[in-house]
Amino acid sequence: MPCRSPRNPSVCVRSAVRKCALTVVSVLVSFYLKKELGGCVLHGRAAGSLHRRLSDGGDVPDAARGFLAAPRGRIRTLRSGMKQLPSAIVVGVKKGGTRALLVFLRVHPDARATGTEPHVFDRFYGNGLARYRDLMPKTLDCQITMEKTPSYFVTREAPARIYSMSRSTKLIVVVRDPVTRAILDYTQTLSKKPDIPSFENLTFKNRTTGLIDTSWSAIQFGIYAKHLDNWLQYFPMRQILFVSGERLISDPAGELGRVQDFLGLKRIITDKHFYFNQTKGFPCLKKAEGSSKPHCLGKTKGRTHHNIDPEVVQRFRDFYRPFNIKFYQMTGMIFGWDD
Ligand SMILES: Nc1ncnc2c1ncn2[C@@H]1O[C@H](COP(=O)(O)OS(=O)(=O)O)[C@@H](OP(=O)(O)O)[C@H]1O
Repeated sequence: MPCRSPRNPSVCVRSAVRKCALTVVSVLVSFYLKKELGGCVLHGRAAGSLHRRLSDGGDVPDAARGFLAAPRGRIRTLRSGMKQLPSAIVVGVKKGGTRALLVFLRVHPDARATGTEPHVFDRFYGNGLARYRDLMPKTLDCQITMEKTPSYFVTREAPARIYSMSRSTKLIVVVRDPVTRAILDYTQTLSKKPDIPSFENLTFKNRTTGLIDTSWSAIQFGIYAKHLDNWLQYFPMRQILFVSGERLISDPAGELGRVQDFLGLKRIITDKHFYFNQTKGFPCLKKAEGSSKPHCLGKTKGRTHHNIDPEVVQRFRDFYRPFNIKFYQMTGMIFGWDD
């Protein structure tokens, strides 16, 4: 920048030194905040204005000043965080791709989630919310706490229980073609109990008439419209995000973009984070959370499907069609399962 007072060069030198010092302070403050906040993203405007004010010769903003002046104990809490009840829950569906969603989302510095499924709103409700909170990872004020338990979506009591914990809980449902979902569900059960009857035997009450046994849980779980109805008694549609399990495989970054928007997170996870692993047959992360190595989901995710008689599959499709159409109407989204 040219010197505006050539007759008094010391003014120019002072101004240049001041600018330089402010830039250094600005860099140090943002480095310090990032380190202390454990990776919280200073969202666009806040970060931008801090940098601008400092490099324009302004003061350090109150929040940053307050933070810098915080006593050691407070800083320690800020750094390690506190356990909080989740503000967002992946409530379903079983075999929809819920693990993939959570593993991908955990790449985001402002999202923290439990590794295992807590099952509090279906199996362990009696243990109370304090125990539930204990299961959560520590989070900072700027981070959201999450968990996933896909069986909640089909649990009658789950919506009322989650509502009574917090009516503002954000809900995410990863849905997948109910026919594929049922086959994956069966494949998983078969891997644990090889003696169960064949898929075809479990599907039909009467194979000759083609009457489907709707009491079989693998079939029940896929009637999404019915289960959604139960959630809508407590939560408005705007509080529920439906993620396409199919698109989570074909375009993970696209679905993760929608999820980040829904959760109010900055869009940090993009297609740069993924690659398609030919051997696995699924998208994987170029770098896992807290690691620099590529990461695919484990062996139990992305199994080879059990082969089902195409006639049975067709009968299944016919059975689900009206329920799928109802579900498309309720969500205002067409998932394309009946094409
Ligand atoms: N990236 C990636 N890697 C591996 N697997 C993927 C991925 N994205 C979606 N999927 C599909 O997710 C299916 C498992 O879904 P869930 O995690 O919801 O299963 S569970 O309900 O928690 O058991 C899983 O099916 P299974 O292999 O039968 O478990 C996959 O079909």
